[in-house]
Amino acid sequence: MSRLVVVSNRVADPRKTAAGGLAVALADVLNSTGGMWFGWSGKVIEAADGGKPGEARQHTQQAGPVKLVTLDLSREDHDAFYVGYSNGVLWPVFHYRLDLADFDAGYVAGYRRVNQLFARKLKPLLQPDDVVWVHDYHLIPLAAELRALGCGHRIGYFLHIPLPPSLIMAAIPGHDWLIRALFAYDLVGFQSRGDLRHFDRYVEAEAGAQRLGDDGRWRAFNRTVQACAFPIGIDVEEFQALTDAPEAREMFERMRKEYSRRKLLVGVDRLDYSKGLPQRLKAFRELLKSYPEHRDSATLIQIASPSREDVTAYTDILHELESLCGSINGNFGELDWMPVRYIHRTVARPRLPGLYRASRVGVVTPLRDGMNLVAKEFIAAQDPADPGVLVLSRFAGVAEQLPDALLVNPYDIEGTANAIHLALTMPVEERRVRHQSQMAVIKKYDVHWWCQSFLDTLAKAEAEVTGTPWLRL
Ligand SMILES: O=P(O)(O)OC[C@H]1O[C@H](O[C@H]2O[C@H](CO)[C@@H](O)[C@H](O)[C@H]2O)[C@H](O)[C@@H](O)[C@@H]1O
Ligand SMILES: O=c1ccn([C@@H]2O[C@H](COP(=O)(O)OP(=O)(O)O)[C@@H](O)[C@H]2O)c(=O)[nH]1
Repeated sequence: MSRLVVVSNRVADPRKTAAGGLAVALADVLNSTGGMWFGWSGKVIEAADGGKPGEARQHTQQAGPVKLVTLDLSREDHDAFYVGYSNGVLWPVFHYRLDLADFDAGYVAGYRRVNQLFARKLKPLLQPDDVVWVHDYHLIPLAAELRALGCGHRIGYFLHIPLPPSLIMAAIPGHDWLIRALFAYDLVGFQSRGDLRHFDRYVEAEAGAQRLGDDGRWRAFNRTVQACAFPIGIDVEEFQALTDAPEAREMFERMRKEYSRRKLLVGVDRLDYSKGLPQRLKAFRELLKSYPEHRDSATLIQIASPSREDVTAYTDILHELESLCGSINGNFGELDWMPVRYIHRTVARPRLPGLYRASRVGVVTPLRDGMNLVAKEFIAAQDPADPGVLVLSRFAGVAEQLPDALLVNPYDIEGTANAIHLALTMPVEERRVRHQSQMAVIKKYDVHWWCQSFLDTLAKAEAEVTGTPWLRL
């Protein structure tokens, strides 16, 4: 059997828990298959300590069945590649936020440089029949760089974030090279059918690609690539076991006791402008205004785990949130009731199931999201006899799979408040029916299905002998 080599910017020890959907999902996959996980160590070397652009310190360690190989990046590379191009250009544009993009010309050079560095460091570690699976927006050109070094392996790519329509993509200076780079892969996977449609339209209209049959294959730039949707899932069994574990049970009991007179709403997100947190708080404020019966009762626990604090847009949103929470508590709070409990820390994953289960409503209302695993975890943690209700943004990838959630437009503050009211007052019979159908979907399309279906499709994809000049971007 071929060895699986996973490449992603963020690498986590699969024996430990991590915040962020990608790290959680890949740790689950690699723990069961074994193999190698290659990426950034999370460490930055300052110039004064010898950090030089295009160079890296490499570390190798064995973590159970998984070999972890990580690189420390120089400050200059980190700032241009991670902060600059990945999170200052690709993240906002791919989440439809052109207003937040910073198209500094220096960033793209750093992005290319780090992708070349990854390719140079990875190539000598590859065995002939390895299957390489590259993840996410940080590493779009990695296959092209590997091919340029003569790498003929099967290489697949999965984009964890949304792919926007062509006209939004077109705002990125030189956007066409990004899509051309995707043609160096044998298989490209997206989270949703909507993202796949955007890819299809882009390659047809902007790259003159030719569709080959109805299995997602496209021909352009002298290469064939197959593009399909593979919605990522969670490990439902593992999550349910976490829900039954003492830590989650203890959390559940504590929350139930503490909030016995009240109804809990829960939100769990990285503190990211794509997650729609200010809009969510405004919807909660609107709920308290329009439906006074929920005053002194409904309590929103919002966990906002710190993320990308070196990007300005993330510090701006932090201040906005703090001020909204303060004003809601100031205006509506009572001596014995605070409407919002805002926690700006990462909560260890084993503690989340108990919190989800004690909550009557899960509020997952991103303005855009590739998938959103929290929505699936919330469903998996519920008691089927007395389940909570999911209020879900129609703009999260997961909405395609969960039409029985209460779907909302997060920009519509009143509409979202009405949906939360509906969730808080929904009779148990209806809650059970909705929960049952959502549970069936997340069980069927779990993380094992995601991994297996991607890797099976990759194994069958047409792999071409490469190394030709088109690979030079
Ligand atoms: O690594 P960070 O910069 O700290 O950010 C954390 C991760 O966020 C993003 O997650 C995405 O992947 C999830 C799993 O597929 C998906 O459910 C979610 O909708 C996406 O936002 C990002 O794509 C990862 O690269 C980051 O590691
Ligand atoms: O304080 C936190 C916040 C989030 N998470 C986990 O991080 C993941 C977030 O994934 P999601 O797909 O919802 O969004 P992302 O952060 O990847 O954009 C989920 O597994 C959460 O349980 C966590 O363990 N602790």
